[in-house]
Amino acid sequence: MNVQQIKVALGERSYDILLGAGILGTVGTLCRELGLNGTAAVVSNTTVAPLYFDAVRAAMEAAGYQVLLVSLPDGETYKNSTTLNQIYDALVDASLDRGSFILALGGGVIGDMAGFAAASYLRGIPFVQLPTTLLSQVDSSVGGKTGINHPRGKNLIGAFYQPKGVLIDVKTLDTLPEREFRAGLGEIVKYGAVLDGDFFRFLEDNVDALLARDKDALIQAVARSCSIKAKVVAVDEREGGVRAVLNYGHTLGHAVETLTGYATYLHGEAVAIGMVQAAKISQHFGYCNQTDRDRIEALIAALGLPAELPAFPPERYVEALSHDKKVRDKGLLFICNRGIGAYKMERVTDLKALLEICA
Ligand SMILES: NC(=O)c1ccc[n+]([C@@H]2O[C@H](COP(=O)([O-])OP(=O)(O)OC[C@H]3O[C@@H](n4cnc5c(N)ncnc54)[C@H](O)[C@@H]3O)[C@@H](O)[C@H]2O)c1
Ligand SMILES: O=C(O)C(=O)C[C@@H](O)[C@H](O)[C@H](O)COP(=O)(O)O
Ligand SMILES: [Zn+2]
Repeated sequence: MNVQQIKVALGERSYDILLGAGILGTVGTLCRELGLNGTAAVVSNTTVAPLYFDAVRAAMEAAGYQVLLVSLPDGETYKNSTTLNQIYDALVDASLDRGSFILALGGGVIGDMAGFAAASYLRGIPFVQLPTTLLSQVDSSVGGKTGINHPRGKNLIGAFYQPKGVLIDVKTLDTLPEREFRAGLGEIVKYGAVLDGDFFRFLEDNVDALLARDKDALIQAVARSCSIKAKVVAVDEREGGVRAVLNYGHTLGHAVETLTGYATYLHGEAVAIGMVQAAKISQHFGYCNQTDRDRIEALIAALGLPAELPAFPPERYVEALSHDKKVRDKGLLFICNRGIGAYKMERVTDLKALLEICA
């Protein structure tokens, strides 16, 4: 079995990302290697559990674990305190103690919520990420951002809490719906646009292979994305500085998600819209030229992702933007692309003027 290993170097909180095709069945031995004991609570949802819980349960039981399934309703609209409470209730009902641990089996919604439950249940129990969407494999399962949405803002409640390990089985992507797959490609574009120009070129050259889910192209894209993210997280775990670059496209993207009630756009689609607008804004500030901006727009279009900001009165956008976690007294830290493959952070005080650039 070919398994790549990518380290997230965080001192005593370091962990490995294991990446391969058909490796989900190794989760039991992985948990033993990680020194995890007690009951495993598998947090999943009503879509993913029927597909992959049996395989996870079999692997865990073969390694001698007791397994509990916590199956949640599916969707971004359920990434809230009510659903989080369902996890707590299930853990309390089963009298899980501090020797137990959580396996997050699903996409980013499950990973973020299960991770936050792990961070807070009994003041913290270990968890392992088993991401099953492209987006969660290249982004959300790595780096320890966990949490839930608030009606007025995305991910406003949460914690930095690192998993003990991340097991990425790209074979699970075989069952992922097309729209979800493309949304995951949106976050992959982000890494190329602001952190790695060669990777951006690779993506441009491999659009067809990626959309066809060619395993080689896919594994290369996932591995490169995870390596880039792991490096950023290793130098700035809690987003005191450089980690904010991973928010490229997210400032307006999160505003779009909030204004549409988390129900219209997938996260990766909203980020795609945010990146197209960010490229426009970057050009306005003089950080990139028309060619760079065109390349970003063209790649996003080739991947079948949206680009247009949905129409809401500017005051609604300004209100949503005012809750962005990158806002301080001196304004909103806006992430621009500097050419392709580099970034520039710009402090913006006039949010209305920012929106006028997008008009
Ligand atoms: N923590 C972070 O660093 C981070 C990074 C990026 C995004 N996020 C968060 O991640 C969330 C988006 O994650 P997502 O795009 O994975 O969405 P998601 O978790 O909603 O999953 C997308 C859909 O695919 C289904 N699904 C999952 N795996 C499947 C599979 N293998 N086969 C068939 N269906 C499958 C899910 O049930 C769901 O319907 C957002 O809430 C976003 O804020 C967090
Ligand atoms: O890991 C990070 O840091 C990111 O910003 C990754 C983003 O893709 C992700 O959507 C994250 O959840 C956004 O975080 P937030 O702090 O802006 O809510
Ligand atoms: Zn994101």
